[in-house]
Amino acid sequence: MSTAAIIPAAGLGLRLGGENYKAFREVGGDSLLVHAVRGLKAATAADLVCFVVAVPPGFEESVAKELEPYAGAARLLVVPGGAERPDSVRAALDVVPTEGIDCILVHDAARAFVPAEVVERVVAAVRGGAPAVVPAVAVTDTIKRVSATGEVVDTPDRSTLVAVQTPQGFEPGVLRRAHAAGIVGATDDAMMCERLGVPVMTVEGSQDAFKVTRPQDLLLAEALLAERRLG
Ligand SMILES: Nc1ccn([C@@H]2O[C@H](COP(=O)(O)OP(=O)(O)OP(=O)(O)O)[C@@H](O)[C@H]2O)c(=O)n1
Ligand SMILES: C[C@](O)(CO)[C@H](O)COP(=O)(O)O
Repeated sequence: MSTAAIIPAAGLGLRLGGENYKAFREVGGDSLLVHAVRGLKAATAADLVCFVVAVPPGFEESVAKELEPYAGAARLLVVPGGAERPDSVRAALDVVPTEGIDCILVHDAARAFVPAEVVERVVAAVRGGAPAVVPAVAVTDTIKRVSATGEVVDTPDRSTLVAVQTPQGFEPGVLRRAHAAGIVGATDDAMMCERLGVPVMTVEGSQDAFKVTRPQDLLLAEALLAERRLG
């Protein structure tokens, strides 16, 4: 059996700023999207046979051309994304083949530097029988819940908290069910599964899988890439 990867890459990048869509912003001479595809592809144990990329509407053809060399033998499909991240994931999910796939990964283009071993851990956990899997890292800030007026409500025990990343991995039927359920307000795909009562398992993530969100993240990305290129 094989893995399919959905890459939501249709976001505006408002928090990052700048004049281009975030997934098209370059680090070390390549777009975040190219880095993300290469990162997934490097995880050979993931056995990727299909990439479906959701892009800002109108960029389907140009992105397909740009990504073709990186997809290798895997099938590459590029679809127009939607208004919100879940809409983009759903648009991509609609064209993922229904036969011969035992794991679907959903991976933010914005988490362009995820190490191969994280991808492999996620796939292995899905293949091992977990219906939904997320990479996670410990949080280093103290996290507080606050009211609408900004007053602190409480402080959850930090040892019970993790920050979750992508790729998130799913048994295909579970991901399809989650996206068909009409759940609103989910900030990741695992949260949709949780709402259905599906158990979600964590595996070890990586600081390198940070999400390029704000301008300083681009500096971090350049530094990380320079370090990797030095070997
Ligand atoms: N309508 C959307 C919104 C987001 N994404 C993708 O989902 C991932 C995570 O989203 P985020 O980092 O929030 O990206 P943006 O929505 O672009 O950021 P911002 O909220 O700052 O505009 C990114 O790869 C982004 O391209 C998407 O495909 N379609
Ligand atoms: C999916 C995600 O990357 C997991 O941490 C995150 O929830 C995406 O959030 P965003 O606000 O859409 O960037």
